[in-house]
Amino acid sequence: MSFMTALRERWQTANTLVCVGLDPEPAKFPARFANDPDSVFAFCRDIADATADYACAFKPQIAHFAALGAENALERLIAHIKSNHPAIPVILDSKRGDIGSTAQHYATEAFDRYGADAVTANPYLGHDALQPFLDRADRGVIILCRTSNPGAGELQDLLVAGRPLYQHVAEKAAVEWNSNGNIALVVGATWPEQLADVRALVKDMPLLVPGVGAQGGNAAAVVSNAKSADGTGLMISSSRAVLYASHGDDYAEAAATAARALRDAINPHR
Ligand SMILES: O=c1ccn([C@@H]2O[C@H](COP(=O)(O)O)[C@@H](O)[C@H]2O)c(=O)[nH]1
Repeated sequence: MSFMTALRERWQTANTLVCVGLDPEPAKFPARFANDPDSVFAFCRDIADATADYACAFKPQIAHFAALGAENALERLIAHIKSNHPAIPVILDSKRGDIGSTAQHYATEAFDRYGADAVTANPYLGHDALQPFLDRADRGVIILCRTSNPGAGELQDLLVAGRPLYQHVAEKAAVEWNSNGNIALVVGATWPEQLADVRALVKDMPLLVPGVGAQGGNAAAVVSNAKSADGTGLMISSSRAVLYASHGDDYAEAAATAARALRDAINPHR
C-alpha cells in the first residue's frame, strides 16, 4: 500500500492526526536505561508501542540516531514498527537534498536501507534533485515549505515575483512536481497564518506540522487554519513533549497520556 493510502486510512480508522516524533536523547532517558547498551532502540520501541493507538504516523529524526552511531537501532526500530504496527506509516525525517545522482543514494538510504514509507526533503536544489524521491511513487516525499524555527522567514519569506518564497514552493509542489501524487509539505505549527496560506494553495495535500509541544505551537490554531475539507490533511508532530513526558519508570504511560491528550486537543477542531 502506498504512503498516501496508508496515511488516509490511518486518519480514518484511528481517528487521530497525531504524528509521534522519535528523537532519542539518552541524557533524558529514565535511569533504568543507564547501563543498557541498546537503550536507544529499547526506549524508542517502548514509546512507539505505548503511543501507537494515538498515532497516524511515526517520525524518527535521523540525526538523533546518527549522532550516536545508532543507525542500526534506527533500522531495527523501523522494522519493529512495521512488524507490530503495520497500519502506521513511518516518516524518516532526514531533510535530504543534493544533486540528482547523489539524491538517488539518499532515496535508497531512506526507502531501501531503512524501509521508511516517507522522507522529508529539502527543495532548495530544485525539481531535478527531488526527482529520485518523487520517482518512488509508493513512498511519500515531504518537502520543507515553511519550517517551524524562529528564523524560518529569513529566506522562506523573501519576496520573489511579489510573493514569499515558501508560497512558490507550495505552488510548485502542488501544480508542477506532484505527478505521482506522493508529495506532502512541512509547515510549522508555530506559523498559523502561513499554514492557512499554504492550505489555500495546495487543496487537500497532506501537511506535516511540527512545532506543537516543546516549540509552543497551538494545536487548535493549526487545525482550524490548515485542516483539509474532510477534517484531516494534517500530521501534527510532537517529539520531546511526548518522549520525555516523564523521566521516571512511568515514561511509556506518560508518553501515551501526552499523545492521547494531543489527539484530544486536536479532534474537537476538525
Ligand atoms: O520545520 C521543522 C521541520 C522538522 N522539525 C523536526 O520536528 C521535530 C520537532 O521536535 P519537538 O520536540 O516536537 O519540538 C524535530 O525532530 C525537528 O527536527 C521541526 O521541528 N521543524
